[in-house]
Amino acid sequence: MTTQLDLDRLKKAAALEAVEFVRDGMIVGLGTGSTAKHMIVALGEKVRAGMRLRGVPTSHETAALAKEAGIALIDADSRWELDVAIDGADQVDPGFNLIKGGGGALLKEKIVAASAKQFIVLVDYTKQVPMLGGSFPLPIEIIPFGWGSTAREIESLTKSRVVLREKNGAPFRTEAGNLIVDVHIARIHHPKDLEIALNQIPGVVETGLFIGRTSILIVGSPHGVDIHHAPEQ
Ligand SMILES: O=C(CO)[C@H](O)[C@H](O)COP(=O)(O)O
Repeated sequence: MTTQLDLDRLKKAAALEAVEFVRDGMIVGLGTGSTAKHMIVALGEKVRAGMRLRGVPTSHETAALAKEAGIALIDADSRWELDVAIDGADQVDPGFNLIKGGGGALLKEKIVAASAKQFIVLVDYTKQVPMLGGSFPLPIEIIPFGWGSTAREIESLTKSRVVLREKNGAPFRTEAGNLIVDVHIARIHHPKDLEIALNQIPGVVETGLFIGRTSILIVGSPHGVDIHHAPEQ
């Protein structure tokens, strides 16, 4: 049986491989979550060893971790061009498509991934699935105004259960002040089409589908760490 502790070790092993892609002088997009945390700590070690790096954090939590690790941060509102973004994921399919947003940071994560020349994704092997959906609901960030009607539209499009995410008994708020609904879709057969259709619904800010964005996938498993390069999109 694989315990949480074992999985955390695999996440760390993947993170240690990922930072080997980072070179002196790079601007790095810093993901959010327990896997990204290992990557930030490892980058901090590189900075202490003399590497010059600047980071763009995808959440307040990541910004705090990066500062603690000694990584200089770039202003959130400046016009950056990232060399690489490194982040975790909740699910990955054989086509390198992802579900992200388990930690609620999907909007900033997608903006950062989109502005990076390379997007490196780190997972433990349990996140690999033959098809997105099923074991992990799809997070969608929506505007609070009229959220019930937006949720109904999402429900009717996906024919799936839509649940408003809560934290401490209240609706979860993203850093942009929005809400998240988690959509329990059994099987996402056409993730790209679904992403496009969801983004047509008024009130939808962004979805946790990351389609065709992954450049490199690094998977930690009990047999070791595998590095997969996605075909050029
Ligand atoms: O998308 C995310 C946060 O919004 C995370 O990358 C995702 O939830 C994976 O988290 P973890 O590395 O803790 O398993």
